[in-house]
Amino acid sequence: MSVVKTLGQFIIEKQKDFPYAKGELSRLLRDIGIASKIVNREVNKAGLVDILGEIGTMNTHGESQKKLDVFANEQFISALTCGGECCIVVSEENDDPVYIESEISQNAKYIVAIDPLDGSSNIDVNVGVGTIFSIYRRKSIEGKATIQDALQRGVEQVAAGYVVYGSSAMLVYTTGKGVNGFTLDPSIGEFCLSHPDMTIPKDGTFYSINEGYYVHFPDGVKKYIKYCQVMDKETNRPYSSRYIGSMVADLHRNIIKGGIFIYPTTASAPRGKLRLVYECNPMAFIIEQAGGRATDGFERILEQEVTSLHQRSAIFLGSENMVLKAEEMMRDFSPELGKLIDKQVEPSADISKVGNVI
Ligand SMILES: O=P(O)(O)OC[C@H]1O[C@](O)(COP(=O)(O)O)[C@@H](O)[C@@H]1O
Ligand SMILES: [Mg+2]
Ligand SMILES: [Mg+2]
Repeated sequence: MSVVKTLGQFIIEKQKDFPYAKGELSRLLRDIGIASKIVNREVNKAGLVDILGEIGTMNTHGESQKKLDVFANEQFISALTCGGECCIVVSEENDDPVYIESEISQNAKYIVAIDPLDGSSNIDVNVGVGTIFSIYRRKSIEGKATIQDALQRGVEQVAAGYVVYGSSAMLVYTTGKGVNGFTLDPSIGEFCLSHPDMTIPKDGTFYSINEGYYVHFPDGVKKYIKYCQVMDKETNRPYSSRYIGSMVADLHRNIIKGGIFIYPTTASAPRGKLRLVYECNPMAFIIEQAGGRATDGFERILEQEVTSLHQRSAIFLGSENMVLKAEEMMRDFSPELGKLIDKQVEPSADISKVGNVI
């Protein structure tokens, strides 16, 4: 008889890794698991119910919001509100932090940063999308949580994960002690441990980048792409190009098979496109925990200073040796960008904003 271990059972079992744990983080992870099952259900029947298409509003980045973006955002915020373990939600879909001030969350000490639906442009064409989440502990438990609690460097994360809504739904997470993956068994409605101790191969054969923007890429990235395409038996080149356009799905493949994902600075996105707090940091934490590497082409993603909730970063992450090679090209052919990144100070967060209170 095969033994099934559910996400809930696994989380409780792992609580013993943290001797002073009181179960709050476990409950928070459970809440995220519940919301993702609801989102998965809606993604699965998206074509049947009126949930495809755009809603007619823009998010904080000027991107038009899809109905499923908004639905997923509401589900996660509502699950985190009902669970009582989260005091602030930072979401791609909300300009300001969402403060949760319900009765049961009075002593909540966790901040959740979330990209409720990643790969939005793929929703209407039935291609894999995902959710990315990142969890921080409040800096101080005195008084109310503030925006400063949400502006922590990636190295401060206590947990991070993603859910990929693909041919099956999978939830992958880390609490800093390795990476584990769970596949949703629809017959029992539970995420079950299917990928214990996930590790990313040191070398891979996939490179994932939107090559359509080639002319806008820095020279270091152009050189690396050419390197990927050259024939070399020893390194298994040429590599295969795979780009879905959903970071979650692209990275999930690369973790399992080995590969590199790059979203560099471009002429139209001079600071990169992806958001540091709820896209780059959680993915960097997971990749590092799986034995890979994550940088902005020069420096570690997890050590970047966070000065605003929606700041962007260039990102190079995946199999260690592939990322090292790409960094070498950046140093050799785009050294000016390394210096530029050092000086890239985002406008500091406006701490006078109160955000939305729930
Ligand atoms: O179309 P582009 O510029 O290649 O961008 C694709 C990237 O943008 C994203 O869709 C951004 O995420 P959202 O859909 O959450 O805004 C990533 O998932 C993906 O890797
Ligand atoms: Mg995203
Ligand atoms: Mg999104």
